[in-house]
Amino acid sequence: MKIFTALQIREADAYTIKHTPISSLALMEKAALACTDWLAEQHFTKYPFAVFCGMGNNGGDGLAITRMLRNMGCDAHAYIIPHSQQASEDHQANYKSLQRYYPESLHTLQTFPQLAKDTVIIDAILGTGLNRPAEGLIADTISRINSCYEQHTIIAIDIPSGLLTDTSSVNQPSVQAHHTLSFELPKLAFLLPENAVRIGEVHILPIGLHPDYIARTPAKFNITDGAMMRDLYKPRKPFSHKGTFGHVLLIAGSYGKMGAAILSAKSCLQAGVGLLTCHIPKCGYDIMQISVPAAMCITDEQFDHSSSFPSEEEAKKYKTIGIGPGLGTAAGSIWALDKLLDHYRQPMVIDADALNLLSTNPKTFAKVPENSILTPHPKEFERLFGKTDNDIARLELLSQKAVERRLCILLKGRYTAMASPDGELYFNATGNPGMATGGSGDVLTGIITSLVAQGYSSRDAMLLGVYIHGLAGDFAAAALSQEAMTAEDIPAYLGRTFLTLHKNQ
Ligand SMILES: NC(=O)C1=CN([C@@H]2O[C@H](COP(=O)(O)OP(=O)(O)OC[C@H]3O[C@@H](n4cnc5c(N)ncnc54)[C@H](OP(=O)(O)O)[C@@H]3O)[C@@H](O)[C@H]2O)[C@@H](O)CC1
Ligand SMILES: Nc1ncnc2c1ncn2[C@@H]1O[C@H](COP(=O)(O)OP(=O)(O)O)[C@@H](O)[C@H]1O
Ligand SMILES: [K+]
Repeated sequence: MKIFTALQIREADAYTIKHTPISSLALMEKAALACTDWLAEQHFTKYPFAVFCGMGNNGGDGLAITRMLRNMGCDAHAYIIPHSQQASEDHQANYKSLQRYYPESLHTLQTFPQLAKDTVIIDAILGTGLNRPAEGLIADTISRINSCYEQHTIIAIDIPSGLLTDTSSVNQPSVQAHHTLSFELPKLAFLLPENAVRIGEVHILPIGLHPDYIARTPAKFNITDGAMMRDLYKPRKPFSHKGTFGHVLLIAGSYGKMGAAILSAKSCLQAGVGLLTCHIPKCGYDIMQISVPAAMCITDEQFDHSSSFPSEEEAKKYKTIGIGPGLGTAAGSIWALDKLLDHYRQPMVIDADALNLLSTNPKTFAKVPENSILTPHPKEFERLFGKTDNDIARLELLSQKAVERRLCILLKGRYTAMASPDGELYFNATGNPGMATGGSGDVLTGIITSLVAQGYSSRDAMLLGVYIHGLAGDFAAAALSQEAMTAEDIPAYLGRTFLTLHKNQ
Protein backbone atom coordinates (compact mmCIF):
# COMPACT_ATOMS: atom_id res chain seq x y z
CA MET A 1 0.00 0.00 0.00
CA LYS A 2 1.30 3.41 -0.95
CA ILE A 3 1.81 6.35 1.38
CA PHE A 4 1.13 9.55 -0.53
CA THR A 5 2.37 13.01 0.37
CA ALA A 6 -0.06 15.88 0.95
CA LEU A 7 0.72 17.04 -2.60
CA GLN A 8 0.00 13.61 -4.09
CA ILE A 9 -3.25 13.41 -2.12
CA ARG A 10 -4.29 16.73 -3.70
CA GLU A 11 -3.34 15.39 -7.13
CA ALA A 12 -5.33 12.17 -6.52
CA ASP A 13 -8.26 14.37 -5.57
CA ALA A 14 -7.93 16.47 -8.74
CA TYR A 15 -7.42 13.38 -10.95
CA THR A 16 -10.55 11.76 -9.52
CA ILE A 17 -12.59 14.91 -10.14
CA LYS A 18 -11.27 15.16 -13.72
CA HIS A 19 -11.65 11.50 -14.72
CA THR A 20 -14.92 10.52 -13.04
CA PRO A 21 -18.31 12.21 -13.03
CA ILE A 22 -17.74 13.26 -9.40
CA SER A 23 -17.32 16.96 -8.54
CA SER A 24 -15.05 18.33 -5.85
CA LEU A 25 -18.10 19.10 -3.71
CA ALA A 26 -19.46 15.56 -4.20
CA LEU A 27 -16.10 14.13 -3.09
CA MET A 28 -16.33 16.22 0.07
CA GLU A 29 -19.86 14.89 0.54
CA LYS A 30 -18.53 11.31 0.28
CA ALA A 31 -15.77 12.07 2.78
CA ALA A 32 -18.25 13.59 5.24
CA LEU A 33 -20.66 10.68 4.77
CA ALA A 34 -17.88 8.16 5.43
CA CYS A 35 -17.17 10.01 8.70
CA THR A 36 -20.80 10.20 9.84
CA ASP A 37 -21.37 6.53 8.94
CA TRP A 38 -18.38 5.68 11.12
CA LEU A 39 -19.72 7.85 13.96
CA ALA A 40 -23.07 6.08 13.75
CA GLU A 41 -21.50 2.59 13.61
CA GLN A 42 -19.44 3.42 16.69
CA HIS A 43 -22.59 4.66 18.51
CA PHE A 44 -21.33 8.22 18.93
CA THR A 45 -24.51 9.66 17.43
CA LYS A 46 -26.36 9.48 20.75
CA TYR A 47 -24.12 12.30 22.06
CA PRO A 48 -24.03 16.05 21.29
CA PHE A 49 -21.31 17.28 18.90
CA ALA A 50 -19.13 20.39 18.79
CA VAL A 51 -17.51 20.60 15.35
CA PHE A 52 -14.58 23.04 15.10
CA CYS A 53 -14.10 24.13 11.49
CA GLY A 54 -11.32 25.98 9.68
CA MET A 55 -11.93 27.85 6.44
CA GLY A 56 -10.42 25.38 3.98
CA ASN A 57 -11.72 22.03 2.81
CA ASN A 58 -11.06 20.38 6.16
CA GLY A 59 -13.49 22.91 7.61
CA GLY A 60 -15.79 22.15 4.65
CA ASP A 61 -15.79 18.50 5.74
CA GLY A 62 -16.71 19.67 9.24
CA LEU A 63 -19.67 21.72 7.97
CA ALA A 64 -20.95 18.81 5.87
CA ILE A 65 -20.56 16.47 8.86
CA THR A 66 -22.56 18.91 11.03
CA ARG A 67 -25.38 18.94 8.45
CA MET A 68 -25.40 15.14 8.20
CA LEU A 69 -25.42 14.74 11.98
CA ARG A 70 -28.36 17.17 12.15
CA ASN A 71 -30.12 15.13 9.46
CA MET A 72 -29.72 12.14 11.76
CA GLY A 73 -31.36 14.08 14.58
CA CYS A 74 -28.15 14.81 16.53
CA ASP A 75 -27.51 17.95 18.50
CA ALA A 76 -24.55 19.23 16.45
CA HIS A 77 -23.00 22.71 16.36
CA ALA A 78 -20.32 24.00 14.00
CA TYR A 79 -17.87 26.64 15.29
CA ILE A 80 -15.98 28.38 12.51
CA ILE A 81 -12.56 29.83 13.24
CA PRO A 82 -12.15 32.92 11.04
CA HIS A 83 -8.45 32.50 10.22
CA SER A 84 -8.60 33.65 6.61
CA GLN A 85 -10.22 36.43 4.52
CA GLN A 86 -11.90 33.93 2.26
CA ALA A 87 -13.13 30.39 2.71
CA SER A 88 -12.51 27.68 0.08
CA GLU A 89 -15.26 27.18 -2.54
CA ASP A 90 -16.46 23.89 -1.12
CA HIS A 91 -16.40 25.34 2.37
CA GLN A 92 -18.62 28.19 1.14
CA ALA A 93 -21.03 25.73 -0.50
CA ASN A 94 -21.35 23.70 2.69
CA TYR A 95 -21.70 26.84 4.75
CA LYS A 96 -24.68 27.85 2.60
CA SER A 97 -26.33 24.42 2.96
CA LEU A 98 -25.96 24.46 6.71
CA GLN A 99 -27.20 28.04 6.92
CA ARG A 100 -30.20 27.12 4.82
CA TYR A 101 -31.26 24.00 6.72
CA TYR A 102 -29.86 24.43 10.21
CA PRO A 103 -28.96 28.11 10.78
CA GLU A 104 -29.11 27.61 14.55
CA SER A 105 -26.15 25.20 14.32
CA LEU A 106 -23.75 27.78 12.78
CA HIS A 107 -21.44 29.86 14.98
CA THR A 108 -18.35 31.96 14.45
CA LEU A 109 -15.93 31.08 17.20
CA GLN A 110 -15.16 33.99 19.47
CA THR A 111 -14.65 32.30 22.79
CA PHE A 112 -14.42 28.58 23.36
CA PRO A 113 -17.97 27.25 23.94
CA GLN A 114 -19.23 25.69 27.15
CA LEU A 115 -19.51 21.99 26.30
CA ALA A 116 -22.31 19.85 27.73
CA LYS A 117 -21.32 16.55 29.35
CA ASP A 118 -20.39 13.81 26.85
CA THR A 119 -20.08 16.25 23.94
CA VAL A 120 -17.97 14.72 21.18
CA ILE A 121 -15.44 17.17 19.77
CA ILE A 122 -14.85 17.02 16.03
CA ASP A 123 -11.62 18.63 14.89
CA ALA A 124 -12.02 19.91 11.33
CA ILE A 125 -9.84 23.00 11.66
CA LEU A 126 -6.89 22.18 9.42
CA GLY A 127 -6.09 19.15 7.30
CA THR A 128 -3.46 18.44 4.69
CA GLY A 129 -3.40 22.13 3.71
CA LEU A 130 -1.43 23.09 6.83
CA ASN A 131 1.43 25.26 5.60
CA ARG A 132 2.68 26.96 8.76
CA PRO A 133 2.58 26.36 12.49
CA ALA A 134 -0.79 27.03 14.12
CA GLU A 135 -0.87 30.39 15.92
CA GLY A 136 -3.30 32.85 17.49
CA LEU A 137 -6.94 31.78 17.69
CA ILE A 138 -6.21 28.43 16.02
CA ALA A 139 -3.42 27.56 18.47
CA ASP A 140 -5.64 28.75 21.29
CA THR A 141 -8.56 26.59 20.16
CA ILE A 142 -6.24 23.59 19.75
CA SER A 143 -5.01 24.03 23.29
CA ARG A 144 -8.61 24.39 24.60
CA ILE A 145 -9.62 21.23 22.73
CA ASN A 146 -6.66 19.36 24.20
CA SER A 147 -7.58 20.48 27.70
CA CYS A 148 -10.84 18.53 27.20
CA TYR A 149 -8.98 15.26 26.50
CA GLU A 150 -10.00 13.56 29.77
CA GLN A 151 -13.67 14.64 29.68
CA HIS A 152 -14.59 14.46 25.99
CA THR A 153 -13.91 12.19 23.03
CA ILE A 154 -11.90 14.08 20.41
CA ILE A 155 -12.16 12.93 16.80
CA ALA A 156 -9.90 14.49 14.16
CA ILE A 157 -11.00 14.63 10.55
CA ASP A 158 -8.29 13.56 8.08
CA ILE A 159 -5.41 14.49 10.43
CA PRO A 160 -5.27 16.19 13.84
CA SER A 161 -5.11 19.93 13.18
CA GLY A 162 -1.58 21.27 13.39
CA LEU A 163 0.06 17.95 12.51
CA LEU A 164 2.13 17.95 9.32
CA THR A 165 1.37 15.15 6.87
CA ASP A 166 4.86 14.37 5.54
CA THR A 167 7.32 15.71 8.03
CA SER A 168 8.03 15.91 11.73
CA SER A 169 5.69 17.93 13.94
CA VAL A 170 7.85 17.77 17.05
CA ASN A 171 7.44 21.05 18.98
CA GLN A 172 4.42 22.11 16.84
CA PRO A 173 1.07 22.54 18.55
CA SER A 174 -1.57 20.11 17.34
CA VAL A 175 -4.84 18.57 18.41
CA GLN A 176 -4.48 15.43 20.48
CA ALA A 177 -7.20 13.10 19.24
CA HIS A 178 -8.64 9.84 20.53
CA HIS A 179 -9.53 8.87 16.95
CA THR A 180 -8.42 10.10 13.55
CA LEU A 181 -10.72 9.48 10.58
CA SER A 182 -8.66 9.74 7.43
CA PHE A 183 -9.40 9.14 3.78
CA GLU A 184 -8.39 6.37 1.38
CA LEU A 185 -4.68 5.94 2.23
CA PRO A 186 -2.59 6.19 5.40
CA LYS A 187 -0.32 9.19 5.84
CA LEU A 188 3.33 9.12 6.89
CA ALA A 189 2.46 11.10 10.03
CA PHE A 190 0.40 8.12 11.27
CA LEU A 191 3.41 5.80 11.24
CA LEU A 192 5.72 7.91 13.40
CA PRO A 193 6.04 6.88 17.06
CA GLU A 194 6.45 10.57 18.02
CA ASN A 195 2.85 11.21 16.84
CA ALA A 196 1.28 8.27 18.71
CA VAL A 197 -0.31 10.40 21.44
CA ARG A 198 -1.73 12.90 18.94
CA ILE A 199 -3.35 10.60 16.37
CA GLY A 200 -5.00 8.11 18.73
CA GLU A 201 -6.60 5.25 16.82
CA VAL A 202 -6.47 5.80 13.08
CA HIS A 203 -9.32 4.66 10.84
CA ILE A 204 -8.85 4.84 7.08
CA LEU A 205 -12.17 5.34 5.31
CA PRO A 206 -12.46 4.72 1.55
CA ILE A 207 -13.94 7.61 -0.46
CA GLY A 208 -13.34 6.33 -4.00
CA LEU A 209 -10.20 8.16 -5.11
CA HIS A 210 -9.31 7.07 -8.64
CA PRO A 211 -7.48 3.68 -8.63
CA ASP A 212 -5.53 4.57 -11.80
CA TYR A 213 -3.86 7.53 -10.14
CA ILE A 214 -3.02 5.41 -7.11
CA ALA A 215 -1.64 2.57 -9.27
CA ARG A 216 0.56 4.67 -11.55
CA THR A 217 1.94 7.17 -9.05
CA PRO A 218 5.13 6.00 -7.33
CA ALA A 219 5.35 6.65 -3.61
CA LYS A 220 8.51 7.25 -1.61
CA PHE A 221 7.18 5.06 1.20
CA ASN A 222 5.05 1.92 1.05
CA ILE A 223 3.39 -0.40 3.52
CA THR A 224 3.78 -4.13 2.83
CA ASP A 225 0.57 -6.13 2.64
CA GLY A 226 -0.73 -9.67 2.14
CA ALA A 227 -0.94 -9.39 -1.66
CA MET A 228 2.69 -8.32 -1.93
CA MET A 229 3.77 -11.08 0.45
CA ARG A 230 1.88 -13.74 -1.52
CA ASP A 231 3.89 -12.64 -4.57
CA LEU A 232 7.20 -12.90 -2.71
CA TYR A 233 6.39 -16.25 -1.14
CA LYS A 234 8.10 -19.27 -2.77
CA PRO A 235 6.01 -22.44 -2.54
CA ARG A 236 7.96 -25.67 -1.99
CA LYS A 237 8.53 -27.94 -4.98
CA PRO A 238 7.49 -31.60 -4.63
CA PHE A 239 10.99 -33.07 -5.12
CA SER A 240 12.76 -30.68 -2.79
CA HIS A 241 14.78 -32.05 0.16
CA LYS A 242 16.35 -30.59 3.27
CA GLY A 243 19.38 -29.41 1.29
CA THR A 244 17.07 -27.28 -0.84
CA PHE A 245 16.15 -25.13 2.13
CA GLY A 246 19.61 -24.21 3.31
CA HIS A 247 21.73 -24.76 6.37
CA VAL A 248 21.77 -21.99 8.97
CA LEU A 249 24.42 -21.41 11.59
CA LEU A 250 22.90 -19.59 14.52
CA ILE A 251 25.44 -18.03 16.88
CA ALA A 252 23.49 -17.15 20.00
CA GLY A 253 23.15 -17.49 23.75
CA SER A 254 25.35 -16.98 26.79
CA TYR A 255 25.05 -17.83 30.47
CA GLY A 256 21.60 -16.65 31.65
CA LYS A 257 20.48 -15.82 28.11
CA MET A 258 20.05 -19.24 26.54
CA GLY A 259 16.33 -18.52 26.19
CA ALA A 260 17.09 -16.03 23.41
CA ALA A 261 18.99 -18.73 21.51
CA ILE A 262 16.15 -21.23 22.01
CA LEU A 263 13.51 -18.77 20.77
CA SER A 264 15.58 -17.91 17.73
CA ALA A 265 16.38 -21.56 16.94
CA LYS A 266 12.75 -22.68 17.24
CA SER A 267 11.62 -19.83 15.02
CA CYS A 268 14.29 -20.56 12.42
CA LEU A 269 13.03 -24.15 12.18
CA GLN A 270 9.36 -23.20 12.19
CA ALA A 271 10.01 -20.75 9.37
CA GLY A 272 11.14 -23.63 7.20
CA VAL A 273 14.94 -23.92 7.21
CA GLY A 274 16.42 -27.23 5.91
CA LEU A 275 19.10 -27.65 8.59
CA LEU A 276 20.00 -25.69 11.68
CA THR A 277 23.25 -25.75 13.63
CA CYS A 278 23.57 -23.63 16.76
CA HIS A 279 26.92 -22.37 18.01
CA ILE A 280 26.49 -21.93 21.75
CA PRO A 281 28.67 -21.76 24.87
CA LYS A 282 29.12 -25.01 26.81
CA CYS A 283 26.58 -23.97 29.45
CA GLY A 284 23.84 -24.12 26.84
CA TYR A 285 24.39 -27.61 25.47
CA ASP A 286 21.77 -29.58 27.44
CA ILE A 287 19.33 -26.68 27.32
CA MET A 288 19.46 -26.48 23.53
CA GLN A 289 19.47 -30.24 22.84
CA ILE A 290 16.47 -30.80 25.09
CA SER A 291 14.49 -27.71 24.04
CA VAL A 292 15.14 -27.88 20.30
CA PRO A 293 15.89 -31.50 19.34
CA ALA A 294 15.82 -30.77 15.59
CA ALA A 295 18.79 -28.39 15.92
CA MET A 296 22.41 -29.58 15.87
CA CYS A 297 24.83 -28.03 18.34
CA ILE A 298 28.44 -26.93 18.31
CA THR A 299 29.73 -25.84 21.70
CA ASP A 300 32.27 -23.10 22.13
CA GLU A 301 35.42 -23.70 24.16
CA GLN A 302 34.10 -21.17 26.69
CA PHE A 303 31.54 -22.15 29.32
CA ASP A 304 29.50 -18.95 29.58
CA HIS A 305 29.97 -17.09 26.27
CA SER A 306 31.16 -17.72 22.74
CA SER A 307 34.63 -16.71 21.65
CA SER A 308 35.58 -18.90 18.67
CA PHE A 309 33.38 -18.79 15.61
CA PRO A 310 33.82 -21.16 12.63
CA SER A 311 36.90 -21.05 10.44
CA GLU A 312 36.68 -20.19 6.76
CA GLU A 313 36.58 -23.89 5.86
CA GLU A 314 33.83 -24.73 8.37
CA ALA A 315 31.74 -21.67 7.54
CA LYS A 316 31.48 -22.71 3.88
CA LYS A 317 28.83 -25.30 4.64
CA TYR A 318 26.36 -22.70 5.89
CA LYS A 319 24.11 -20.82 3.52
CA THR A 320 23.90 -17.99 6.01
CA ILE A 321 24.68 -17.08 9.61
CA GLY A 322 22.36 -15.47 12.14
CA ILE A 323 24.21 -13.90 15.05
CA GLY A 324 23.30 -11.99 18.16
CA PRO A 325 20.34 -13.17 20.25
CA GLY A 326 21.53 -13.50 23.85
CA LEU A 327 25.17 -13.47 22.69
CA GLY A 328 26.44 -11.10 25.39
CA THR A 329 29.14 -8.53 24.84
CA ALA A 330 32.21 -10.31 26.23
CA ALA A 331 35.50 -9.10 24.77
CA GLY A 332 36.13 -12.60 23.40
CA SER A 333 32.92 -12.42 21.35
CA ILE A 334 33.89 -9.20 19.55
CA TRP A 335 37.26 -10.66 18.73
CA ALA A 336 35.59 -13.81 17.36
CA LEU A 337 33.08 -11.77 15.35
CA ASP A 338 35.87 -9.68 13.88
CA LYS A 339 37.73 -12.84 12.80
CA LEU A 340 34.57 -14.34 11.33
CA LEU A 341 33.97 -11.20 9.26
CA ASP A 342 37.53 -11.42 7.88
CA HIS A 343 36.48 -14.40 5.78
CA TYR A 344 32.67 -14.70 5.78
CA ARG A 345 31.33 -12.79 2.75
CA GLN A 346 27.76 -14.14 2.45
CA PRO A 347 24.85 -11.94 3.60
CA MET A 348 24.12 -12.66 7.24
CA VAL A 349 21.56 -11.57 9.85
CA ILE A 350 22.89 -9.48 12.72
CA ASP A 351 20.86 -8.71 15.83
CA ALA A 352 20.93 -7.70 19.49
CA ASP A 353 24.32 -8.05 21.21
CA ALA A 354 26.10 -8.55 17.88
CA LEU A 355 24.81 -5.08 16.92
CA ASN A 356 26.04 -3.70 20.22
CA LEU A 357 29.45 -5.22 19.50
CA LEU A 358 29.49 -3.55 16.09
CA SER A 359 28.47 -0.19 17.49
CA THR A 360 31.55 -0.05 19.70
CA ASN A 361 33.88 -1.43 17.00
CA PRO A 362 33.59 0.56 13.77
CA LYS A 363 36.41 -1.36 12.08
CA THR A 364 34.55 -4.63 12.61
CA PHE A 365 31.31 -2.96 11.43
CA ALA A 366 33.01 -1.96 8.17
CA LYS A 367 33.63 -5.65 7.40
CA VAL A 368 29.95 -6.71 7.50
CA PRO A 369 29.15 -8.35 4.13
CA GLU A 370 26.99 -6.44 1.65
CA ASN A 371 23.29 -7.26 1.74
CA SER A 372 23.46 -8.43 5.33
CA ILE A 373 20.35 -7.70 7.37
CA LEU A 374 20.63 -5.65 10.57
CA THR A 375 17.67 -5.78 12.94
CA PRO A 376 18.05 -3.01 15.56
CA HIS A 377 15.38 -1.76 17.91
CA PRO A 378 15.45 2.04 18.39
CA LYS A 379 18.09 1.97 21.15
CA GLU A 380 20.37 -0.34 19.18
CA PHE A 381 19.83 1.86 16.11
CA GLU A 382 20.93 4.91 18.09
CA ARG A 383 24.04 3.10 19.32
CA LEU A 384 24.94 2.13 15.76
CA PHE A 385 24.17 5.32 13.89
CA GLY A 386 23.71 8.09 16.46
CA LYS A 387 20.88 10.22 17.85
CA THR A 388 18.40 12.12 15.69
CA ASP A 389 16.11 15.03 16.53
CA ASN A 390 12.91 13.42 15.35
CA ASP A 391 11.39 10.37 13.67
CA ILE A 392 11.65 11.75 10.13
CA ALA A 393 15.36 12.45 10.61
CA ARG A 394 15.74 8.91 11.93
CA LEU A 395 14.00 7.45 8.85
CA GLU A 396 16.28 9.49 6.62
CA LEU A 397 19.31 8.22 8.52
CA LEU A 398 18.01 4.65 8.21
CA SER A 399 17.68 4.97 4.44
CA GLN A 400 21.00 6.75 4.08
CA LYS A 401 22.92 4.09 6.07
CA ALA A 402 21.29 1.22 4.14
CA VAL A 403 22.37 2.78 0.83
CA GLU A 404 25.82 3.87 2.03
CA ARG A 405 26.73 0.54 3.61
CA ARG A 406 24.86 -1.63 1.06
CA LEU A 407 22.84 -3.26 3.85
CA CYS A 408 19.24 -4.11 4.62
CA ILE A 409 18.38 -2.41 7.89
CA LEU A 410 15.09 -2.74 9.72
CA LEU A 411 14.18 -0.46 12.58
CA LYS A 412 11.79 -2.32 14.87
CA GLY A 413 8.64 -0.81 16.30
CA ARG A 414 4.84 -0.63 15.87
CA TYR A 415 5.41 0.02 12.18
CA THR A 416 8.84 -1.53 11.61
CA ALA A 417 10.65 0.51 8.94
CA MET A 418 12.70 -1.50 6.45
CA ALA A 419 15.38 0.02 4.23
CA SER A 420 17.27 -1.75 1.48
CA PRO A 421 20.53 -0.82 -0.28
CA ASP A 422 18.70 0.56 -3.33
CA GLY A 423 16.97 3.21 -1.23
CA GLU A 424 13.51 1.61 -0.97
CA LEU A 425 11.72 2.15 2.33
CA TYR A 426 8.84 -0.01 3.45
CA PHE A 427 6.79 -0.10 6.62
CA ASN A 428 5.22 -3.20 8.14
CA ALA A 429 1.71 -3.01 9.55
CA THR A 430 1.24 -6.46 11.10
CA GLY A 431 1.92 -7.04 14.79
CA ASN A 432 0.44 -5.76 18.03
CA PRO A 433 1.42 -4.60 21.53
CA GLY A 434 1.24 -8.23 22.73
CA MET A 435 4.62 -8.56 21.03
CA ALA A 436 6.12 -5.94 23.33
CA THR A 437 7.57 -8.71 25.46
CA GLY A 438 11.15 -9.96 25.88
CA GLY A 439 12.24 -12.37 23.15
CA SER A 440 9.99 -11.19 20.29
CA GLY A 441 13.04 -9.79 18.51
CA ASP A 442 14.95 -13.08 18.90
CA VAL A 443 12.06 -14.78 17.13
CA LEU A 444 12.34 -12.31 14.26
CA THR A 445 16.06 -13.04 13.83
CA GLY A 446 15.36 -16.77 13.58
CA ILE A 447 12.64 -16.22 10.98
CA ILE A 448 14.64 -13.89 8.74
CA THR A 449 17.77 -16.08 8.89
CA SER A 450 15.65 -19.06 7.92
CA LEU A 451 14.23 -17.23 4.89
CA VAL A 452 17.68 -16.13 3.70
CA ALA A 453 18.84 -19.78 3.90
CA GLN A 454 15.82 -20.85 1.84
CA GLY A 455 16.92 -18.67 -1.05
CA TYR A 456 15.00 -15.44 -0.51
CA SER A 457 17.01 -12.32 -1.36
CA SER A 458 17.97 -10.26 1.68
CA ARG A 459 15.39 -7.62 0.81
CA ASP A 460 12.60 -10.19 0.40
CA ALA A 461 13.62 -12.10 3.54
CA MET A 462 13.46 -8.83 5.48
CA LEU A 463 10.05 -7.78 4.12
CA LEU A 464 8.48 -11.26 4.35
CA GLY A 465 10.11 -12.09 7.69
CA VAL A 466 8.87 -8.95 9.39
CA TYR A 467 5.40 -9.42 7.91
CA ILE A 468 4.97 -13.05 9.01
CA HIS A 469 6.51 -12.33 12.42
CA GLY A 470 3.83 -9.68 13.01
CA LEU A 471 1.01 -11.77 11.58
CA ALA A 472 1.95 -14.79 13.71
CA GLY A 473 1.90 -12.37 16.66
CA ASP A 474 -1.58 -11.24 15.60
CA PHE A 475 -2.83 -14.83 15.47
CA ALA A 476 -1.26 -15.49 18.88
CA ALA A 477 -2.94 -12.39 20.35
CA ALA A 478 -6.31 -13.32 18.85
CA ALA A 479 -6.13 -16.77 20.42
CA LEU A 480 -4.47 -15.97 23.73
CA SER A 481 -4.86 -12.20 24.31
CA GLN A 482 -2.14 -9.58 24.01
CA GLU A 483 -1.45 -9.85 27.73
CA ALA A 484 -1.05 -13.61 28.01
CA MET A 485 0.92 -14.24 24.83
CA THR A 486 4.68 -14.53 25.13
CA ALA A 487 7.46 -14.57 22.55
CA GLU A 488 7.27 -18.38 22.44
CA ASP A 489 3.74 -18.18 21.08
CA ILE A 490 4.88 -16.32 17.96
CA PRO A 491 6.68 -19.29 16.31
CA ALA A 492 3.82 -21.51 17.44
CA TYR A 493 1.50 -19.53 15.14
CA LEU A 494 3.85 -19.41 12.15
CA GLY A 495 2.07 -22.43 10.66
CA ARG A 496 -1.22 -20.59 10.46
CA THR A 497 0.60 -17.60 9.07
CA PHE A 498 2.25 -19.53 6.22
CA LEU A 499 -1.15 -20.93 5.23
CA THR A 500 -2.32 -17.38 4.48
CA LEU A 501 0.50 -17.02 1.95
CA HIS A 502 -0.54 -19.96 -0.18
CA LYS A 503 -1.92 -18.66 -3.49
CA ASN A 504 -5.28 -20.39 -3.11
CA GLN A 505 -5.98 -18.75 0.28
N1 LIG B 1 -8.63 13.70 -1.36
C1 LIG B 1 -8.95 13.83 -0.12
O1 LIG B 1 -8.32 13.19 0.69
C2 LIG B 1 -10.04 14.74 0.28
C3 LIG B 1 -9.77 15.76 1.20
N2 LIG B 1 -10.73 16.52 1.73
C4 LIG B 1 -10.40 17.46 2.81
O2 LIG B 1 -9.66 18.55 2.33
C5 LIG B 1 -8.62 18.84 3.26
C6 LIG B 1 -7.57 19.70 2.63
O3 LIG B 1 -8.17 20.91 2.38
P1 LIG B 1 -7.37 22.26 2.03
O4 LIG B 1 -6.40 21.94 0.96
O5 LIG B 1 -8.38 23.29 1.73
O6 LIG B 1 -6.57 22.53 3.33
P2 LIG B 1 -6.94 22.83 4.86
O7 LIG B 1 -6.10 21.92 5.68
O8 LIG B 1 -8.38 22.79 5.10
O9 LIG B 1 -6.32 24.30 5.06
C7 LIG B 1 -6.94 25.37 4.46
C8 LIG B 1 -6.12 26.61 4.41
O10 LIG B 1 -5.78 27.05 5.70
C9 LIG B 1 -4.64 27.91 5.63
N3 LIG B 1 -3.68 27.50 6.63
C10 LIG B 1 -2.75 26.52 6.57
N4 LIG B 1 -2.07 26.42 7.69
C11 LIG B 1 -2.58 27.37 8.51
C12 LIG B 1 -2.30 27.76 9.84
N5 LIG B 1 -1.35 27.13 10.55
N6 LIG B 1 -3.00 28.75 10.37
C13 LIG B 1 -3.97 29.36 9.67
N7 LIG B 1 -4.30 29.03 8.41
C14 LIG B 1 -3.60 28.05 7.85
C15 LIG B 1 -4.09 27.78 4.25
O11 LIG B 1 -4.47 28.90 3.50
P3 LIG B 1 -3.69 30.30 3.52
O12 LIG B 1 -4.08 30.98 4.77
O13 LIG B 1 -2.21 29.96 3.49
O14 LIG B 1 -4.16 31.01 2.31
C16 LIG B 1 -4.77 26.50 3.73
O15 LIG B 1 -4.87 26.48 2.36
C17 LIG B 1 -8.20 17.48 3.71
O16 LIG B 1 -7.43 17.48 4.87
C18 LIG B 1 -9.55 16.82 3.89
O17 LIG B 1 -10.09 17.12 5.16
C19 LIG B 1 -12.13 16.15 1.46
O18 LIG B 1 -12.95 17.23 1.61
C20 LIG B 1 -12.34 15.58 0.09
C21 LIG B 1 -11.37 14.53 -0.31
N1 LIG C 1 3.24 -2.40 19.81
C1 LIG C 1 3.79 -3.22 18.89
N2 LIG C 1 3.19 -3.39 17.70
C2 LIG C 1 3.74 -4.20 16.78
N3 LIG C 1 4.90 -4.87 16.94
C3 LIG C 1 5.55 -4.73 18.09
C4 LIG C 1 5.03 -3.92 19.14
N4 LIG C 1 5.90 -3.97 20.16
C5 LIG C 1 6.91 -4.79 19.79
N5 LIG C 1 6.70 -5.26 18.55
C6 LIG C 1 7.61 -6.12 17.77
O1 LIG C 1 8.26 -7.06 18.64
C7 LIG C 1 9.65 -7.13 18.37
C8 LIG C 1 10.44 -6.71 19.61
O2 LIG C 1 11.81 -6.79 19.35
P1 LIG C 1 12.93 -6.44 20.42
O3 LIG C 1 12.66 -5.12 21.02
O4 LIG C 1 14.24 -6.67 19.77
O5 LIG C 1 12.66 -7.56 21.51
P2 LIG C 1 13.68 -8.49 22.30
O6 LIG C 1 14.98 -7.76 22.36
O7 LIG C 1 13.06 -8.65 23.65
O8 LIG C 1 13.74 -9.78 21.56
C9 LIG C 1 9.90 -6.26 17.16
O9 LIG C 1 9.87 -7.01 15.98
C10 LIG C 1 8.73 -5.27 17.18
O10 LIG C 1 8.43 -4.78 15.91
K1 LIG D 1 -8.29 18.17 11.24
